[in-house]
This record gives sequence, C-alpha cells and structure tokens, in this order.
Amino acid sequence: MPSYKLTYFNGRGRAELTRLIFAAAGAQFEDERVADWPGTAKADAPLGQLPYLTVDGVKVPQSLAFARLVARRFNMTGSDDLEQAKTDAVVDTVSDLQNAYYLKVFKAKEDRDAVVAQFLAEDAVSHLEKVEKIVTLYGTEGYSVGSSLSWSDLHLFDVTSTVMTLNANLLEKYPRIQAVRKTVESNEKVSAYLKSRPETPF
Ligand SMILES: N[C@@H](CCC(=O)N[C@@H](CS)C(=O)NCC(=O)O)C(=O)O
Repeated sequence: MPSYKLTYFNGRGRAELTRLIFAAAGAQFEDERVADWPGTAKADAPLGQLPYLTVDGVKVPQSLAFARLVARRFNMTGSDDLEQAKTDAVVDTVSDLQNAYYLKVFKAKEDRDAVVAQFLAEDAVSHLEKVEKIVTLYGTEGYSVGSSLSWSDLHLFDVTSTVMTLNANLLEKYPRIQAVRKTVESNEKVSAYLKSRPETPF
C-alpha cells in the first residue's frame, strides 16, 4: 500500500480537495498541519510553499498536480482520456473562481467590505456562470462530468463552500452547481468526513 502524507497549514485552503478525495475513497493518509511557518517547514517544502504531498517518500508540490494523482489512483478522473480532459476542464474552471477569491478577498487588507461586494457582484458571477455552463455541458444531473463521482465534483463543492461563506444565497441562480453539491454532501463517506473534520479559520 502506498504511503501518503499531506503537509499544509491548519486550514482547508488548497489542501482540502485532496483530503476530500481521500475521504471519498475511504483511504488513509497522514494529515500534517504546520503551525510554525516559515520555521523549518518552508525549507522542507519543495517550492517553499504549502501544500505538498509526500508519496512513498517523494515530495510532490502544486495542489492540483497531486490531487490529480490521487484522484487518478482512486478512479475519480473519468473513465477514458476524453473524460479526464473534461474533469480537468471543470477543475480549471472552478480553480479560476478559487484563484480570484484568494487574490482579491483572502488577501484583502483594507476596505474588505468593498472588496467582497465587488468580488461577489463581478468576479463570482462571471466565474459561477462558467462553472454552471461547463457542468451543464459535460455532466448529468448531480455530477459535473458523466454519471459518477469525480474529483471535479469535490473541487466544485469545496470552492463553492468557501465562497458561500461570503453569501449563503450565492448559488440561487445555478441549479446544476447546487445539484452537484447535493450529490457530494450526500455521499456517505464524504458526509462522515465533513462532520468530523476540524473547524478551521480558512
Ligand atoms: N499553486 C500552488 C500555490 C501554493 C500557495 O500559494 N501556497 C501558499 C498558501 S495557500 C503558501 O505556501 N504561502 C506561504 C508562502 O508562500 O510563504 C498550489 O496550488 O499548491
């Protein structure tokens, strides 16, 4: 059995997708949460950043690269290479929303309320419209691609959960996104994980 250690801060952030993939697969991994940063941890990280995943002693940086590896190992990237491209496309579309959130809202120092209002009125709308569109194009009701749970469903769930902390009604106009979220939340293993995961500030 391969060994996995996920190293990140004590938060969901860019590590949570991989935690959700492990949870959905019912697989074991070590969840290392770094409290002292930079401390010695920055020098230990392959690119001086978190998260990274250590797979059988090999450190892999870049959250989407190792999430994809783990998802592939647990058959959550699609059934053939075309479906893999579709799940990648959905993941990238959701990541555009995630990156806009980090860049604008998470890093906002001054005038946070104005930044949030602008983000919700413009960035969130434009990115969510694209997510709704691609899920409608590639998915069936409740799945972002095909008709079984894939890593793109989990990414969609995680990132929209984060953005919904700014506005609980964010997804009113996006029925396909809501349906995928429902599928994820009602997955037995994921739901057990969501109930047991630590409460963290981000
Ligand atoms: N593209 C990278 C981004 C990694 C990144 O931005 N990490 C941030 C935290 S989410 C970090 O390590 N910040 C601390 C630092 O750079 O010193 C990924 O997806 O893993």
